[in-house]
Amino acid sequence: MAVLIKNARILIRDNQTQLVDVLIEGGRVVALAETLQETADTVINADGALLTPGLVDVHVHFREPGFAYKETILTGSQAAARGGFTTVLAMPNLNPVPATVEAFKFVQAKNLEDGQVHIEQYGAISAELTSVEVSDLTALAEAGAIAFSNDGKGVQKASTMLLAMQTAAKLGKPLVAHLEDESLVKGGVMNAGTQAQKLGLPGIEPLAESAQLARDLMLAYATGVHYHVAHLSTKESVALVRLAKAQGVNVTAEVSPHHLLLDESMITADNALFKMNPPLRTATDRAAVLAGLLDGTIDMIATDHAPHSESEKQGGFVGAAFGITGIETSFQLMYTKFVKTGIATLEQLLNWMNRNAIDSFNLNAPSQIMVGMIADLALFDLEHAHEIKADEFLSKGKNTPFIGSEVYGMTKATFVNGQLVYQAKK
Ligand SMILES: NC(=O)N[C@@H](CC(=O)O)C(=O)O
Ligand SMILES: [Zn+2]
Ligand SMILES: [Zn+2]
Repeated sequence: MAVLIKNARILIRDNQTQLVDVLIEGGRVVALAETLQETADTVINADGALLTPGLVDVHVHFREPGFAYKETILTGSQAAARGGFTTVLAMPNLNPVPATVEAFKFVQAKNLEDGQVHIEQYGAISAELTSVEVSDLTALAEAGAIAFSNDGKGVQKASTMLLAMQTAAKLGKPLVAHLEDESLVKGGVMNAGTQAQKLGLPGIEPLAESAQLARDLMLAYATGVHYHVAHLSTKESVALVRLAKAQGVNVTAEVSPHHLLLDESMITADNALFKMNPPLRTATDRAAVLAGLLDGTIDMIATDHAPHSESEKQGGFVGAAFGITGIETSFQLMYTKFVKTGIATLEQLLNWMNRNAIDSFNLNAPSQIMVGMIADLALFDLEHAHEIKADEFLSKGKNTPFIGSEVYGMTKATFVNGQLVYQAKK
């Protein structure tokens, strides 16, 4: 089964691209030239669309086992393919939590069976995500855990975090932190700021994130672990990571598209589509996370794709679940808002959505279009505008405030190991 992609644009550097034909066979790119005359079973005319190595997302929630009504591994990975992603790292806030080898192997097998893209699984730092006793991280690593996290919950006790870091450091695996000091959250539902006051809603102090981050950076420094900050959202957190990097702490960080594009001033009504954890912060925080991304303090963009059912997003900020979806809109929003506007180059965007994640997490995924690469590829139409609509999502979750936004960069096709896993309807 050979596939020939004609007239694709590949990135040379910055925003410079080159038109090529690409031949895929046996799961790899086997030829690449200005024009290829080979015959193939399938020929796809890219019409000048951008061909990139498949995107990588180190932070998704696919909800199985335990919450299949929100998303399944099948629907989540179909959504990933529609977003142009070919490798994702799935979080462990599942039921049962993959804190034991048995629970881990169960979800790992299902990822492999149902996944339309490569799914790497996080092992849980502690049982039930809330307990203080650290899981057998060595056994989880042997079973194939890509890294460890308790995402969904912050690790409350320093001694738990320290032991987890010491073990993860020995294993050479990243430790990924959802930062939330519960003693400072106190039932908040949105950022503690002017908008929460106006709407009469309980606020979440930025300190709930940054105070725990400061603690963790000291522990990371002491242990030498690769420590990765999930969904970084405040200006203080950016400053702390910048300082820690300068001091030689082995720290990386991700930011979500929504913390780059939205802030609390845009929450003008009690609409739970804007409810997520961490909450949307102020315009100053938003500027700081963008500056941090541009200067390399923040390494990558991760969606924190968090699907919920329609009824779970009812009841306004107080009643609704935390979290929004993102895997089908991330590249499109980032391309439209940052590359098309000249704030960043295409090369930077691909570093943030592919290369830096691969390098940081030591993933076996391609970051350059070349002969011999594993054919994990995405094809993006940068020419035509598109309005994001709820009914086009392959994810079960329709919970995103970006519905109605106009974007460029819709995915035309996605390949995993040379297999077509997504193709846009004409
Ligand atoms: N981000 C969220 O608001 N929700 C996530 C959990 C998490 O990422 O902390 C979820 O699992 O729904
Ligand atoms: Zn989280
Ligand atoms: Zn998450």
